[in-house]
Amino acid sequence: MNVAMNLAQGLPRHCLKAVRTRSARLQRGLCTRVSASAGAGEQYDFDLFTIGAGSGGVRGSRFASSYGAKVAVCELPFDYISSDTKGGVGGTCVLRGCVPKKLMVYAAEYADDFKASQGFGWTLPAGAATHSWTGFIEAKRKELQRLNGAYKNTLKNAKVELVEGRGRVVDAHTVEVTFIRDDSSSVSSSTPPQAAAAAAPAATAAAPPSSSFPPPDLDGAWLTAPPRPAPPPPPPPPNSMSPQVDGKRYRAKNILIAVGGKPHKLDIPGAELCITSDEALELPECPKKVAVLGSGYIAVEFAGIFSRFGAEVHTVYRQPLPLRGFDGEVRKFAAEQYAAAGLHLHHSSNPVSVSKQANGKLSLVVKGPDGATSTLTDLDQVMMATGRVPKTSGLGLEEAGVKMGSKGQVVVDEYCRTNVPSIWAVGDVIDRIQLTPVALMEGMAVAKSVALNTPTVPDYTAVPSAVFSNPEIATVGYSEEQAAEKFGDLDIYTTSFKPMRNTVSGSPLRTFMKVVVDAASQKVVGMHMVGAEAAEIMQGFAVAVKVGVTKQQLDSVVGIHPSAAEEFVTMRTVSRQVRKSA
Ligand SMILES: Cc1cc2nc3c(=O)[nH]c(=O)nc-3n(C[C@H](O)[C@H](O)[C@H](O)COP(=O)(O)OP(=O)(O)OC[C@H]3O[C@@H](n4cnc5c(N)ncnc54)[C@H](O)[C@@H]3O)c2cc1C
Ligand SMILES: NC(=O)c1ccc[n+]([C@@H]2O[C@H](COP(=O)([O-])OP(=O)(O)OC[C@H]3O[C@@H](n4cnc5c(N)ncnc54)[C@H](O)[C@@H]3O)[C@@H](O)[C@H]2O)c1
Repeated sequence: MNVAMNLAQGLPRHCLKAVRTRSARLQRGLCTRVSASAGAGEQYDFDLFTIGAGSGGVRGSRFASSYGAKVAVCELPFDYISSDTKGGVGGTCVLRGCVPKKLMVYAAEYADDFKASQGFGWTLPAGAATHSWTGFIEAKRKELQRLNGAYKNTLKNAKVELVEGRGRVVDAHTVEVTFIRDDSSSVSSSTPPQAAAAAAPAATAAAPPSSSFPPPDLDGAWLTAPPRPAPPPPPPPPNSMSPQVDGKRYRAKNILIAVGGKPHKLDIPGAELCITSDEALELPECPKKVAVLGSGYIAVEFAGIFSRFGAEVHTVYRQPLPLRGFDGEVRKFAAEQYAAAGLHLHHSSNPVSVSKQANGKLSLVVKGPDGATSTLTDLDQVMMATGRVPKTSGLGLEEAGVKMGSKGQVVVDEYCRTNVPSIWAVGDVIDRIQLTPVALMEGMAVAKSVALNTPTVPDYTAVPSAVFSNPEIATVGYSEEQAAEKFGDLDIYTTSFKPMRNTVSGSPLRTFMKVVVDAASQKVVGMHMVGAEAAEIMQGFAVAVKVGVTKQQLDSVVGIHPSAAEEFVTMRTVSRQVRKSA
């Protein structure tokens, strides 16, 4: 996270300027190289072959195609839980990340809403509000199947050829795709239409409800693709004992690596008993008592989900405060709010081992801040949310001469191009900022570089992000710590208050807002919020920060009353001055 945030904030104007001055030179260089690689009568099957149809791969592929390139993308067969042989068009965000996670957050929020409504005079007869976990999981699965089909339609409509199977780079211009036979009985029940979308006629059935939100890259397909029933899995090839048969090679002028990442598990005894976010989204029932290891985005989001569903949640993390890399005050305030919301926070603690009890429940041994160990017992689940690693093993990249980083990430330049000129990489696999909109931006940049001969650099300045924990957190620009290092003198504006809704609802949660201003230029260089609707509020302010709004300009904006958001334009008094010399 630190790396990600530093990179987001650390590529400001000076870097962009350097990039721009080089752009013209590179533009010429790129064209030369591309046409040279295609020269000498060399014939390619595709202008671009993408490995991985997640956020970055779909975006890069379909835009390259729309710019006139001949494009194919390969993707593993669908499953809700990913592995070396399972994935699905849509990728992590759609199938195992942003979308199912947010659906879970929505489901869990109702628990708070039912409670809060009583402060406003509502009475819920005993037993009136019960939750069907399996009903919810089924609804979620149905939606993911629909999205999987819709994304396939998007590729089809964009004239991108979809090849199902595991991709591997053979050399600078060759990709081999191995068909994965679906021989897992556990998978067949959850296998959605593998081929349905590709074969689907232009959909005319009812559009989804207008309240549906469109995940990225669906465009018209989102509105027209109806839910489809899951057909049976394809029959296994005859006389085959191996799950992998038939590798087919494709020659491509350019190859785009967009294989994303996978959960990283700690190497502790009993790790095999632990779940990751993949399984957490597919549990047969909601745990009553759960330990979540780590305190990054995934840890605090799932801790909030389980806790709102009524579970006793223990969050175990190494740092004194959760959410390393975020603004210090935000981290402190968030920790207080998490505790107020019912989480048991085990800060400065390290998980030692996990074991199964005689009653089938789990025990977790934890080493606390004082070095002493204690044991959490009777846990239904232990969830490891301890980061994600690039999914590059066995991808053939080293053999093809591609430079790799120490964490297995693909090393790329500012254009997302590797040291092998025909191979590009975007998204989580380059380990810059692991967010869907960033993967989309990078995919788009590669599409322009490759298909339009317009070398394009993704712009990482002021990338906003949100943590869908309870309460929500959203941020754009620099933390106070980063800003102090970069600008020296700062004016800091903060406010903390009980939102109007909570004055009556009885919820103990408060809201925190912070504006970080570069004292010399009076530009707003960071905005942070902990509280309800933080993500929705921050998206708009991100525009202002990105275009360089000053504090005076922010103050000149008329508020929307009554709202929490208006506080951002009414913070008139400096809370604190940070001065280099002090
Ligand atoms: C639980 C969770 C919640 C998240 N929530 C958010 C959020 O709220 N907001 C946000 O912005 N980001 C969120 N993220 C991060 C976001 O999902 C990723 O940053 C994003 O999906 C990265 O896109 P990508 O294209 O790099 O990779 P992916 O979306 O992971 O796509 C890679 C694709 O490549 C396929 N693949 C891998 N290897 C091969 C191979 N050899 N051959 C063929 N195909 C292959 C995979 O099956 C996969 O479909 C979340 C992530 C997780 C895990
Ligand atoms: N709302 C969102 O936008 C969202 C949601 C989920 C995930 N994501 C993205 O996915 C990425 C991965 O999420 P994540 O939460 O798994 O990663 P993360 O890097 O945010 O957090 C990893 C956590 O694991 C801990 N950890 C790592 N190694 C450890 C070790 N050896 N021992 C103990 N603890 C250890 C870290 O201290 C940290 O608390 C994020 O960086 C984020 O970019 C975004």
